[in-house]
Amino acid sequence: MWKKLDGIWVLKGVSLSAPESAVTVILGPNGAGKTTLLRSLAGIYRVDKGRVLAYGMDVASARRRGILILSPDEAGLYPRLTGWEHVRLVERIYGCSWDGLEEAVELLGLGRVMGERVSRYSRGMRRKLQLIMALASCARVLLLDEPLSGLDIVSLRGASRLLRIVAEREGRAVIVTTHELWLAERLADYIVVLESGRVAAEGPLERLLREAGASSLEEYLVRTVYGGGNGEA
Ligand SMILES: Nc1ncnc2c1ncn2[C@@H]1O[C@H](COP(=O)(O)OP(=O)(O)OP(=O)(O)O)[C@@H](O)[C@H]1O
Repeated sequence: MWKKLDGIWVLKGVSLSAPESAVTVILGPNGAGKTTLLRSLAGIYRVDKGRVLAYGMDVASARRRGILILSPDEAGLYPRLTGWEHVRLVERIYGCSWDGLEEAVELLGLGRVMGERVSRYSRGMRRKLQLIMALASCARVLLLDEPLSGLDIVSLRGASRLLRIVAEREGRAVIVTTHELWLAERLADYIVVLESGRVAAEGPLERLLREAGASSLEEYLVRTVYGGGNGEA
């Protein structure tokens, strides 16, 4: 797919498929096009060239039907409502009741504050609630734009477990952008590295590392992408 913003090509022939029951992690330097890619995959941006489909249908209509959700962009929070009230709102909008809700709240350590108004939440708590709201939509395709930024280490572990559960047990397609490399290492079934609007590398983590002779994702990225001298890293 190709996408222009303000007359500049931001996505230049990106092609990818994200399978069900798997976590696809999108990595890349600041400005590489990750958010633009997620917004295009969600049908919020109309691509200028190419097609984006979810279950054979145009992604914008898949999003309207609740098959696909982009978070956190779509998940506006209301300061006067509690965490639980936000979840009930999502359940009403999407017409579903998610079995994994209690477990998610526990894994993210939000239990104590779910009954409180969101105006009293810290940034990390708001992030976690937005993640829970995305999952509570029951969407089959989850597009999560840096859902884990600003989370403490215990929450990060819980969130990564949660996303693995959602992919493996519930069979959903999870597509995540993150700058947290250790998290990507433990989370990803498949990695896509974006650089200047192009896919610089993709594949299962082990294969990427093996082919580059790297012992960690950080080493791999520094060597292959971030060390490329584009001045954006
Ligand atoms: N609304 C916009 N109008 C014009 N250019 C934009 C717009 N949004 C983003 N861009 C440009 O598109 C490029 C990709 O931005 P994008 O936000 O997709 O990157 P990113 O990989 O998500 O970055 P980060 O890691 O910093 O979040 C950047 O060069 C950015 O300046």
